[in-house]
Amino acid sequence: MDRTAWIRLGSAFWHFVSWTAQSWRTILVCLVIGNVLLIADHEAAGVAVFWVVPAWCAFRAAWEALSPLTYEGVLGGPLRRHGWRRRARKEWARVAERCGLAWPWERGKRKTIPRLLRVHASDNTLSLRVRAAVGQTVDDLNQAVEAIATAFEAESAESRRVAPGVVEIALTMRELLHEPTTPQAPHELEVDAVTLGRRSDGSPWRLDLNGLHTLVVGRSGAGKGSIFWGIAGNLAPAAHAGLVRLWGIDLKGGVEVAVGARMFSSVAMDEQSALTLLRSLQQVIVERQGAMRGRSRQFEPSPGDPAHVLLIDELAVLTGYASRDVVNEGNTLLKRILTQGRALGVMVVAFVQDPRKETVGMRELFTQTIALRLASSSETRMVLGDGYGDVAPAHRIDRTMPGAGYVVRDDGVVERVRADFWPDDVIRTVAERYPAPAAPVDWYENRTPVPLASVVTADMDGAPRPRRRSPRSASGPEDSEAV
Ligand SMILES: Nc1ncnc2c1ncn2[C@@H]1O[C@H](COP(=O)(O)OP(=O)(O)OP(=O)(O)O)[C@@H](O)[C@H]1O
Repeated sequence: MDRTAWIRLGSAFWHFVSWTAQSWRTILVCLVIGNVLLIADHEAAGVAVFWVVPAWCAFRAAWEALSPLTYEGVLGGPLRRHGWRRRARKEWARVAERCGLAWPWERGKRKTIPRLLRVHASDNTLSLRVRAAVGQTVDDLNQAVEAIATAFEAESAESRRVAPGVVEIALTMRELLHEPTTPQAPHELEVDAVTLGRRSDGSPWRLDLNGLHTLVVGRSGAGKGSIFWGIAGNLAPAAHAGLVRLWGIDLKGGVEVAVGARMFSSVAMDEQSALTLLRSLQQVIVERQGAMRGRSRQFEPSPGDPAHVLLIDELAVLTGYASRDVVNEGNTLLKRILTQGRALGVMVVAFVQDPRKETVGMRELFTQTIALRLASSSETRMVLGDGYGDVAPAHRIDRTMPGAGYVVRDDGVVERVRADFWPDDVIRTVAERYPAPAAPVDWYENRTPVPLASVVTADMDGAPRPRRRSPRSASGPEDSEAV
C-alpha cells in the first residue's frame, strides 16, 4: 500500500471512532432496546440493534474513504449543513446576547435580541438573515459579526444589508481557500471579465472589468502579482486577437512586468516612458471621443479598435515617490484617464502597497477595490471606507495566505476571494503563446500628445457606462490548447 492509501485508511478509522463516540446517546437507546428484544427472545433482532450504530458509522467511513466526492455530495455535505442549521437556530438567542446584541427595552425587564429571520446553508457557508431589534442599526449588527463568527466557530464572516434593518451574515464554516491553486490555461477571448481564482464558497472568482477601474491594495508579499498576471494572462488571448490592448507601467525597475512583457503592446519601466505612455493613452481617449461623439455613446471593442487595459504596478511610485514634475503630470494624466476612460473602453488596474492619501490621492476614482493583506484596521478603513472594517477585515488575512483578499465591487457587495498563483513559467508560456499583435514600431511614442488643456472634459462625471459587451467574433488564436 502506498502512503496515500495508509492516510485514507487512518482517516477512515478516525472518522469511524469519532462518529461512533458522537452517537453515544443513540447507542444507549439501542442498548436498552436491544436488551428488551433479547429478554423477549428475539435474539437476532436484539444483536442487530446493538450493532446498528457502529455498522452505520463503519459504512459512512468506508464510503468516504473510497469515494470522497460522492460521499460529500450525497451524505457528508447535507448532514454537516443540517447540523449547522440546527445549531444556529438553537443557539442564536444565547450567541446574540453574548455578542452584545441583546437590547434591554425596559430597565430590569426581559431583553430583546435581533430576530433570526432565515437560516440557510449551502456548500461551506451558513447564512443567517437577521433583523435588527428596535433601537438597533445595521451597523450594530455589522460590528458583532466577528464575534458571531467566533461563537459559531466559523473561519470567517461577511455581512451585507439586504433590506432596511436586515442583514445577511454569511459564515464560512469550512475554509476552502487554504490550498493555493494555479490557473487554468487561458484560451478564451475574454474582454469583459476574467477568472482570477476562487470565492470563499469555492465557486470561481470572476472579476468584472467592463467599464470599471480597479485598485488593488496589499502589503509587500500579499500576492498582488497573482492578480496582476491573472488579469494580464486571462486577457492575453483577446489581446493577441486584437480585441484588447494591454499597457503596462512598472516603475519597480520592470521586475514584475518583464516576465511576461510580450503580452503587452506598450510597457514603461522608467518615469519618463511612463509619462509618455500615459499621454498616448490619453490621446487614445481624445481620438475615441472624437470618433464616438454624435455617433455612439457605447464603445464596442473590435479587432483594430480594441478595449485598452492599463496595468500599473506600484502606483505610488508614479503618484507619490517620483520627482515632483513626474508626480504632478502623472497624477493629472491618470486622473483624466480615470474620469474619462471607462465609457470609452479604457480601463485602469493599479496596484499599490501604501494607500495613504499622500501617495494615492485618487483612490475614490477607482470604481472597485481589492484589499489583500493590510497592516491594520485603520488601513482597511482607509482603503475600503469606514463601514468596511468589520465586513471586509483585510488586516486579519493570514500571512500564510498570499493572494487572499476582499473585493468590494462597485455596487458595494463584498466577496472573499483567493487568486490563483501564477508561476513565472506559466506567465512565460502564456506570453509566448499569445504575444501582443505586432504594432507599428513605437506606435504610442509617435502619437502626438494632446495638451492637457485641450482634452474634452464634458463627460467627466456623467459619462454613460457602456452596456455589457461580448467580444465580437474574431479570428481566434491559432493554437489554443492547454498550456
Ligand atoms: N495566489 C497565491 N497563492 C499562493 N501563493 C502566492 C499567491 N500569490 C503569491 N504567492 C506567494 O507569495 C509570494 C509573494 O507574492 P507577490 O510577489 O505576488 O506579492 P506582492 O504583493 O506583489 O509583493 P510586492 O509588493 O513586494 O511585490 C510569491 O512569491 C508566492 O510565493
